Amino acid sequence: MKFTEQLWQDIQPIYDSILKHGFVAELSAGNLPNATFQCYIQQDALYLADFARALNQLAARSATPDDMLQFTQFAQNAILVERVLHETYFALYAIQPETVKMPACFAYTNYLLATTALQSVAVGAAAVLPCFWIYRQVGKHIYQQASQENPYRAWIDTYAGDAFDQSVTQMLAITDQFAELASPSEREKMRDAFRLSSRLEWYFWNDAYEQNRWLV
Ligand SMILES: Cc1ncc(C[n+]2csc(CCO)c2C)c(N)n1
Repeated sequence: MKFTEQLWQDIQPIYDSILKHGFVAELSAGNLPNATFQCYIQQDALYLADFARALNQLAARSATPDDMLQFTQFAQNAILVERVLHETYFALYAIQPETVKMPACFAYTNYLLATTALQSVAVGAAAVLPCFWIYRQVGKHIYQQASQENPYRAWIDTYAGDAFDQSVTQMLAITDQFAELASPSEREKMRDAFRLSSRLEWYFWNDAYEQNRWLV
């Protein structure tokens, strides 16, 4: 079994919870309240800036030019591809940019920045992988069910599309390569990192859905 297949097995219950979550279910049905989606997009803009930084840290710390190229390309795409999507919705709903991260966004971005700076590149790669992989699986899942009239169609099409599919496949291949070279204890750290980021994906959607705020 490939290492990444094992990673997915580990998070199957988390992934099931994501699919069952009200945010994903309502996004798929097209009846997610607009205010909830707007809040998500605002937070996601903050997330993406740090996600690109995390990928650039992996690029800077890569041992081979090929890995460096991959991570810088992922970082560029995180900004370019997602910016198109965000600009569409920022303009459509006249969304104002937000500057304050909600708890999940704060936890997730700081976790990614710390992990990609301080842990090995292999562990850092495992930490950024759920962002790619879970979105592909969720995108494809929703795509099968969503109608053409779904107001969140641009979001769904981005993540269910071929261009994104290819980048996820590349990210999976890189992670499997790192795992082959890693010691058993480092592979354990990779599994932990993958699981933690997967959890934080659930929390990210949940914060927008619950309009979670800092209580103190
Ligand atoms: C919380 C959160 N997690 C994952 C993504 C998806 N995503 C963000 S950047 C990137 C890589 C290149 O496009 C991907 C797949 C998101 N938007 N928001």
